[in-house]
Amino acid sequence: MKITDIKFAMLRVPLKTPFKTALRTVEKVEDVIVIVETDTGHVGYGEAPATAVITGDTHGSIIEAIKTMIKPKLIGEEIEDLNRITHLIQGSIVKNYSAKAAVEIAIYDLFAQRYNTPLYKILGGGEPTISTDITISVDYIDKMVKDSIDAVNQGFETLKIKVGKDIGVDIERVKAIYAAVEGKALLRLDANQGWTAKEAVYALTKLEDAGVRLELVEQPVKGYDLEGMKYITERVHTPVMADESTFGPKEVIDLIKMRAADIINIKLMKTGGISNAIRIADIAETFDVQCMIGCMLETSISVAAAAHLAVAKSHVITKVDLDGPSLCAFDPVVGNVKFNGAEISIENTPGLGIKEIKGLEMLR
Ligand SMILES: C[C@H](N)C(=O)N[C@@H](CCC(=O)O)C(=O)O
Ligand SMILES: [Mg+2]
Repeated sequence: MKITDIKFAMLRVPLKTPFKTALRTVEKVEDVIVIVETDTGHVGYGEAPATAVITGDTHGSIIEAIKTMIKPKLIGEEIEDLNRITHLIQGSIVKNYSAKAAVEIAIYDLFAQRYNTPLYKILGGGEPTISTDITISVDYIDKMVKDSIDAVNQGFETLKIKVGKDIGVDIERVKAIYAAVEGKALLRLDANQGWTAKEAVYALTKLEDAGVRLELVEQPVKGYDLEGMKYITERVHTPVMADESTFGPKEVIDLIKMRAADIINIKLMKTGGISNAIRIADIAETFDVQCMIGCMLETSISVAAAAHLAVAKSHVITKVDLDGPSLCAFDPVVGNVKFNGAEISIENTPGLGIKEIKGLEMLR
């Protein structure tokens, strides 16, 4: 099965409600879709969001990186040579992780189709049902409490509460939500780099002293501030998770050795795709560190790939934040991964199992 062409499209899907973090507010998913064609007629799909505030990637940079740097290296390559292809992708250009991720996802889709097997089985198998959290956007306290109660009523047992705006209000936000859903849902916080290290220790200590039990706190300080992450990890009981602080395997090794966090958030858009995500999961397993699998604002194309990986690595990827499709107003994909509230289940069809993507706007 030879790669013959790589095409591009845009996919735009409105969100049910604006997504608000310490870094940005977004009203729709607008992602680049990558379509890898082969001489056998098999097609592989990938997706990349332009999360410029986290990865530095824009729609233009994603498309240009693939068109001018990645695609020329891949035309004519045999899909069976998976490791050679992922090596070519990773070596084609520095950074540009979302572009690399989109192409790798499509390549893994084709590789699994080549062997007529669902992707998770090619990656090592597992129980094809996982449970995701849902994000509660940072907002007025009453709105966040209402959103949290609604999410619990929809069957979500873990809520990812966005904070990182104003430290005093953040403490009140979390206390109010905890009081409303205590015993019904587990709370994880994501400050998206919005606090200083001292603020984080202050807020988490206040919450711990008030009896608020948190599963974890994600990326309390700036991504580059590993000393700050370590400072917090050493001083609070709540486990600290690195998101923006770690992209690739080397950064994960450095962070683990430094003991700057307890948990790693693996996202395909930070690792540059599945090959490095596997490496990170294996490194974490070696060091006995747990991982979360996360996503950006992505639909059920790239999130399906993350779900396949999470199933195959469930012994080390013990936490799931794959709520992108649940945040979308509708699912544009007819495929083999079903996103049904908190439950994500994978059917027994080859590859990512994508049969149709509705509303694709093809690019020239
Ligand atoms: C969507 C997911 N739950 C999430 O919060 N992802 C990111 C932020 C993504 C974005 O800003 O597009 C995270 O920080 O974990
Ligand atoms: Mg995060």
